[in-house]
Amino acid sequence: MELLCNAPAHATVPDRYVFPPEKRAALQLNDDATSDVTLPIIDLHHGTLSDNRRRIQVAAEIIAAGKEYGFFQVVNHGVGDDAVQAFRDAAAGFFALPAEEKLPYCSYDMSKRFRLATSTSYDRGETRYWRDYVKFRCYPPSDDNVRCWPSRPASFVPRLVEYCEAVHGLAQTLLALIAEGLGLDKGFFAGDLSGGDTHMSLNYYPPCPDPTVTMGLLAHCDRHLLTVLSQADVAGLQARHGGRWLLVRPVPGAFVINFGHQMEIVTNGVLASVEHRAVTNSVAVRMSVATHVHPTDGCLIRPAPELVDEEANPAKYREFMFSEFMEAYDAADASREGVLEFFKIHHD
Ligand SMILES: O=C(O)CCC(=O)C(=O)O
Ligand SMILES: [Fe+2]
Repeated sequence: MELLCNAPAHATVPDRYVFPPEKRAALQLNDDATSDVTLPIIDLHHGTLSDNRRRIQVAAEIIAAGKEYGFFQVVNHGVGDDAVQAFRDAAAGFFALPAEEKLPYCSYDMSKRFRLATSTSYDRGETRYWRDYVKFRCYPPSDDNVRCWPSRPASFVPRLVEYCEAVHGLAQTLLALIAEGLGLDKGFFAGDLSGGDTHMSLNYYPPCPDPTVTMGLLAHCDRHLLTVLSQADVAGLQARHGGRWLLVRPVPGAFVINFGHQMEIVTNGVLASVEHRAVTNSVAVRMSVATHVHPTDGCLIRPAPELVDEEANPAKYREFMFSEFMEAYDAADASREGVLEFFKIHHD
């Protein structure tokens, strides 16, 4: 497998990474076209959310940001900068291992529990994305999950366990706030809806000699419930907003939060799953750490009855099992409308 992280610095962009002009990102990193819109940055006031007024205020901010953008950043979230940096260093150390040490993990077989690959999930001989990635189950640290994790670098597993424990706590805090903000029971998301194994994507984008002709990651919506993403200080993530692409500007110490399809369906469309993508840059390695909170495979997904009104606001989606959604997502090639179509109820 031809991994970008194994190659010496690239002087030119090989043809197989060059997108036709209509598929390139019109909005590049340095464009200032979006400076009038900045995604909300929400202070989670870590440790003081037992104060009722404050908690209700934060929950309202999250719902407002979620409805308007489907993307926001959180600061003062309780996950220590040290834990984030230590895991990011360990993950960077994995990509930096000699090629032969990484070889056993290279695979496009999606049933593999820890796999390293390049471009997208499928290698169909199409134009390649300027990205290597690792995908695996990162939480809980069950025997089945731990046995698939790499032993090198030696810091990888201990730092991963610390990071995921902390991020799991943050995700549950966010889900309780979202539930409260929507007028649902605080524990609404706590059971099967967020109880599947948490998945992680480590996305590695090396500097690219010509960012105008390449793409880092294709436009997509996340398929699960909630994503907690660390992009550190290198920009590249863009979110769709009202027909435009917004750059998600790096904020020191912040996590970027967005909703997956399951959140959109369970909230009957109130909190939408928004398309996003990544562009490349010519200067710095960019690594994003995406933690994806999943329902259990057997979880029954349906719009929350509290958010449905037969007359005024009928259910937009039918009931289904989460595993059914995972299959449909692959079949629809990650296209937002394509996959939702399988589950929509048409009222006319
Ligand atoms: O690299 C990024 O910032 C985006 C990653 C992403 O969207 C994903 O892993 O689902
Ligand atoms: Fe994503």
